[in-house]
Amino acid sequence: MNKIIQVQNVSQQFMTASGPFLALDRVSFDIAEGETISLIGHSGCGKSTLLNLIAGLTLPSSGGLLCDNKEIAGPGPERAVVFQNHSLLPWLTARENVALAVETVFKGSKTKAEMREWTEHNLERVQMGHAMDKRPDEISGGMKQRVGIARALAMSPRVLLMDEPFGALDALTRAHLQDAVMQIQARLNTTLVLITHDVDEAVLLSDRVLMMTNGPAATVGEILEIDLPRPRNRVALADNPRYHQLRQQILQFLYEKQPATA
Ligand SMILES: Nc1ncnc2c1ncn2[C@@H]1O[C@H](COP(=O)(O)OP(=O)(O)OP(=O)(O)O)[C@@H](O)[C@H]1O
Repeated sequence: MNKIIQVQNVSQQFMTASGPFLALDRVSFDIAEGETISLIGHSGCGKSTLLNLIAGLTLPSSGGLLCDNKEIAGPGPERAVVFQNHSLLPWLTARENVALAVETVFKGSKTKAEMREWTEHNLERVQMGHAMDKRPDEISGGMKQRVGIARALAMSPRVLLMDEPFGALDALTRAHLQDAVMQIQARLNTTLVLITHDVDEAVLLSDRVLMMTNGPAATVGEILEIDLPRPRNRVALADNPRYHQLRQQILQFLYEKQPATA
């Protein structure tokens, strides 16, 4: 197994007005190349803190993180992030938003025509080919989220980090995008790390679910292996007893072993 990400004894402390606050306490786990991992846990347990550390947006108070055996000392194009609120530049069209990321990564290695084609290809991958020239205020929330995903995919990251990427979407759009991400992941063998509050989403998408204990001083409580064959089909899974067992194990962790404190 090629370990693409290694999280080694990572703690994260924040300075707050009322003193130091230990958000994460000695978190350790590895992620294999091509694996899909979900982080699940109650609100405020430290999921985004952990994702930001893998993204290199923040550095740990102690411990270390490696990507491909090299220390994560900042953000890098091999680790793209999709945020819940899509974070598109409002004055640029969908095409321009994606093109900006493409230029950052491929300027010098692709020609202008190739970069344009690659931008369009990635928008088409998420079914946004028809609305490439619209600005964020002219498209729906689900469409904005798709542009955010296209932008991340266009960077050809080895690791795609997603902070509740489907959280704000209606159920149909959410299902559609989950399927699209699963298909793209299977084709490109991208490593996916996904924060979710949705137990069904965690089981459907993941190879392993990392269940986090409540904070402060949160850590990985249990790791659940999702041994359901791929490709996975949400309709077929509804009749699969193993699917319901796995779902139940996550619910037990969240509501019996680690009930919400707030
Ligand atoms: N920059 C910061 N300064 C102080 N405290 C912080 C900071 N960032 C996060 N925290 C605290 O660390 C804890 C973990 O926050 P984090 O956002 O990682 O949780 P989360 O699991 O992603 O929550 P949610 O599911 O609600 O998004 C929380 O108690 C939060 O208040």
